[in-house]
Order: sequence, then C-alpha cells, then structure tokens
Amino acid sequence: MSGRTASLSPPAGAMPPVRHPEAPAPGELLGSHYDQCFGCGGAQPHGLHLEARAGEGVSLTAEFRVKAAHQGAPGLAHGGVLATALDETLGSLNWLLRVIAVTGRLETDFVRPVPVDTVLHLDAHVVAVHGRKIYSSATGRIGGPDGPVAVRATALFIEVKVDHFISHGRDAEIKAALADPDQQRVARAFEVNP
Ligand SMILES: CCCCCCCCCC(=O)SCCNC(=O)CCNC(=O)[C@H](O)C(C)(C)COP(=O)(O)OP(=O)(O)OC[C@H]1O[C@@H](n2cnc3c(N)ncnc32)[C@H](O)[C@@H]1OP(=O)(O)O
Repeated sequence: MSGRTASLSPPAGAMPPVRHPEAPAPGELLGSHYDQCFGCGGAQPHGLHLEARAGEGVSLTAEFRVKAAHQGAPGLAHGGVLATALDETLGSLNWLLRVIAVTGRLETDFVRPVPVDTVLHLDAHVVAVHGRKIYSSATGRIGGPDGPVAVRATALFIEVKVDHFISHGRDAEIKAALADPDQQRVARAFEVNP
C-alpha cells in the first residue's frame, strides 16, 4: 500500500457525503447485508443481530441488545463486542452512499460499562469523503436514545470493489454467497453506482 494516514480527521479537500438517491427513506430498516454477519446476520446464533435504520442525510440509528454470550466481565459486555457494534453501525452507513467499503481504522472510547440485557442505542453519520476514504463517527447510549453515552468511535473506511471479497474470502462461503439470490440483490444494488 501507499502508506497509512493515521489521522481520522478528514484532510483539506474532503467533501460532504452525498446520500444515494435510492438510499432507504429515513426511518426504514436497512436489513442485513449478509445473513452470516456477526454484526447483523439473522443466521448467526451468537451474533449481535444489530438492526440499523436510515436517518436523514448520511446518518442512521441502530440498536443492539447485549446478551449473555457477549460478556467480558461478569454481567458486562466485552469491549470488543461493543467495538463490533460500532464497526457494524459505521459500516452500514456506506449502504446509504451505495459504496462498498471496509474498515481501515476504528478508534473507540469506552465511557461507561454496559450491562448484559442493556439495549445499546447507536447513532452514526458520515463526516466527509475524500477519494476512496470515508470518515465517519458513532455514539452508543444506554437507558434510551437520549441516555448517557457509553461508547464512541471515529472511523476511516476505504472503498473497495466486490472483487475484494471474492479474492480474499474462503471459497465455500464465497460460492454460497454468489449462489444466494438475496446476496445477488445486495451486490446488484452496489453495481448501479458508477
Ligand atoms: C451494507 C453493507 C454493510 C457493511 C457493514 C460491514 C461492517 C463491518 C465492516 C468491517 O469490519 S470490514 C472488515 C475489517 N476490515 C478489513 O478487513 C480491511 C483489511 N484491509 C484491507 O483489505 C486493505 O488494507 C484496504 C482495502 C483497507 C486498503 O488496501 P488498498 O490496497 O485497497 O488501498 P491502499 O493501501 O492503496 O490505501 C488507499 C488509501 O487508504 C489509506 N489507508 C488504507 N488502509 C488504511 C488504514 N488501515 N489506516 C489508515 N489509512 C489507510 C492509504 O493510506 C491510502 O491513502 P492515500 O490514498 O492518501 O495514499
């Protein structure tokens, strides 16, 4: 690669994000992008089953209930699981841009512990776009959407082509995904974006 940019702040010349004209309307559920995804997949028994809803502009909200399988300390969510929830929420923003992108950097602040059975209320937005780089941030609150902040993250996503997954993924799962009509529908939605 050509050298890392450590900063999660958009550089001079970064542009405001542009919501894709066919992005889901504000309030609409985005749905899972892959049913085996640990973050949002319905077919993952121990996954987070995170549900994201489109917001205004390039923003969204999401919810995730911490289960016993997500513990790090007795009765408390594992920090890595909370970081996953933030990563998934931030990654889902790219659906509103209709850009396929993977996480390059994710910086997380853990502000307060999150007990098992708590619903984490997340909100996220894209801050700016610069070439293939998408700068975004997210906040997770407990006790309700306006409750105290428990976690925060800023991230840099890098745009990739579908080939990224085909070249790097394990054969069995790639073949299954390519044969799955739901997965083909997701891929086609991204292909209409030049
Ligand atoms: C509806 C869809 C919903 C999806 C939700 C998904 C949520 C989950 C999201 C994830 O967790 S994705 C999985 C975790 N991430 C990865 O597996 C990514 C692994 N890394 C890679 O595959 C490559 O490093 C990557 C594709 C990110 C970049 O490789 P490339 O060869 O395409 O790009 P290159 O290295 O040339 O870098 C392009 C630019 O990005 C910058 N960059 C790349 N990686 C970076 C990094 N890690 N940190 C900072 N900057 C980075 C790099 O410096 C450069 O900046 P400049 O253009 O200014 O020179």
